[in-house]
Amino acid sequence: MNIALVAHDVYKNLLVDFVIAYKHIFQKHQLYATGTTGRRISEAAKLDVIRLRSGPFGGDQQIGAMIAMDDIDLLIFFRDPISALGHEPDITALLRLCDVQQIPLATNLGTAEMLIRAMENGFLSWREEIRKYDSPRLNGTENK
Ligand SMILES: O=C(CO)COP(=O)(O)O
Repeated sequence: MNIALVAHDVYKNLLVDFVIAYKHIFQKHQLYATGTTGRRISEAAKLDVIRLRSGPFGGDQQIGAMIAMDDIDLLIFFRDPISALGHEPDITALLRLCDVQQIPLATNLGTAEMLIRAMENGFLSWREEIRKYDSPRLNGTENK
């Protein structure tokens, strides 16, 4: 599975600790992250992470583009629910695309924990099944 990880500054330590706690699961999957989040995770958890741009510089949009192409199976996004951020439109767009594409999305620790445990138990394997049928790019019907 392709898992995208994003955290705003107030929650970066929380996400790093979460990834370390569930490293035995995360290490079996391909991880993507926005720039700073990805650096923090790869340094602390010693996991390979494909790093995109930092959020304010387009990283959220890059993950959104991957979601639009059905290339992400799960997004964990510990966003800051208190502070106003300059790239709020990008954040809103990313969350919206998860709903467009029916991508499991966790924006807090409780949900993230449930999703990761569910994934480990095979509950998200339907994602791999529907990809065979639903992804226009992967099944070659993109322009039909
Ligand atoms: O701002 C972000 C998401 O909106 C996260 O970006 P960084 O991981 O680069 O801090």
